[in-house]
Amino acid sequence: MRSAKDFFKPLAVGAPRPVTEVPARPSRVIHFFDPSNEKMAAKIPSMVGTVDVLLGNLEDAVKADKKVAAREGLVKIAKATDFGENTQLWTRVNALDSPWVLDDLVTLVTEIGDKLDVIMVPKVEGPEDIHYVDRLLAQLEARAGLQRPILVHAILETARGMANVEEICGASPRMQGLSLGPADLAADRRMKTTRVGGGHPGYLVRQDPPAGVDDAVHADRATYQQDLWHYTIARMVDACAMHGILPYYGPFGDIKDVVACEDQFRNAFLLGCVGTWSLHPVQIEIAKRVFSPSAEDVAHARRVVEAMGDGTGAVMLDGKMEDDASLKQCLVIVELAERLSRTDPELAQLYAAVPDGGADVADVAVSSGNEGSAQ
Ligand SMILES: CC(C)(COP(=O)(O)OP(=O)(O)OC[C@H]1O[C@@H](n2cnc3c(N)ncnc32)[C@H](O)[C@@H]1OP(=O)(O)O)[C@@H](O)C(=O)NCCC(=O)NCCSC(=O)C[C@](C)(O)C(=O)O
Ligand SMILES: [Mg+2]
Repeated sequence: MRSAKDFFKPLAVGAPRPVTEVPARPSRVIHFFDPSNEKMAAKIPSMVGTVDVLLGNLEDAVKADKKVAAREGLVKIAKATDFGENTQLWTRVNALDSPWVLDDLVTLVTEIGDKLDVIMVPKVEGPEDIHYVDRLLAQLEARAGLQRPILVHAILETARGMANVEEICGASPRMQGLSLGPADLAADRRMKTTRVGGGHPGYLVRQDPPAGVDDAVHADRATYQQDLWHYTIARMVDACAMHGILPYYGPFGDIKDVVACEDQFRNAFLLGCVGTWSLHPVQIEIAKRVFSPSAEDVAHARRVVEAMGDGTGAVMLDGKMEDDASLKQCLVIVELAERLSRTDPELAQLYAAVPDGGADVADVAVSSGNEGSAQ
């Protein structure tokens, strides 16, 4: 067991000190590209500034005979590209049991470690996988003379990884976040789906037959498709919140179904995720829209903050009770809007245009206790 005092010491002589907080940079959209695909790679420099994260993918979706080309392609792109202040560079390396991952890590940290913000590790099964990567990265960072640590993001793609999710999140100060890997996870769990994320028409609940109807089989009864990923995402969100790291949805493979993609992203956003992946350019705007709070929600949250004054007690606003806890939810929205405004001028303009929350005195009534809190 590591002592708490040791947790923030570098794991190799000369490696940079671990971070104590995940840097607060927007990561609503993590855009995947295959660096071995020349057409795709050529587009990457012009995408800087249009997405929060550009991720050079080396793992699944890159053909086995293109693994080296993808690694070298990513090095070339990273060296030639200025990613600016607002776009991070991440990579997804090959799985820890694959023949490629050691060279992925050694090459990338040595060659472009100063440009890489986060390394995504697929198929993480437990804290031991993170410990392995943690020490190796420290050695490579020391050798490369890096001044800041590269962070680690784990993908949950196995039942064992899910069962160990809290330990994975707390395994290292390098942990930046978690994403859902719905395709591998479904296979590992023996779920009977064949898709990459999203729902399934067979996973549903059916309305009861109307009262007094004897023939339930032929009665007209509505069905409602359910979210296959609710439990998994909710567990991920709690594990991340507990350890101060960030949860993300993951891939939505039905590129043409932009409506269902938006729904799946929004479910994840509402449950607490901070971002998602885009696999195709068409998903970028969807992700940015969904993971930025709406102008209406920001306006409402500001009104509640204003109405709650010192933040204690309870008030009535538009017929609804607001108190310390609803204020905290509103502060999540307001703080997110403020953070996004600092790097996204369009959002800054949008949020500046909405009312600043001046709660109408007629709308606000002190319903209990602290009179000062309503003013
Ligand atoms: C789906 C594919 C094959 C359709 O690619 P396409 O070329 O057939 O599509 P298109 O509609 O014809 O493309 C239009 C244009 O956009 C370009 N384009 C297309 N995609 C991109 C992109 N990402 N970035 C930049 N440019 C892109 C493409 O090159 C083309 O350019 P053009 O107009 O000049 O001809 C392609 O989009 C693609 O390969 N996307 C990335 C797939 C990927 O990374 N998959 C792995 C992540 S999901 C996963 O691993 C699961 C997980 C977590 O492990 C688990 O659940 O277990
Ligand atoms: Mg996978």
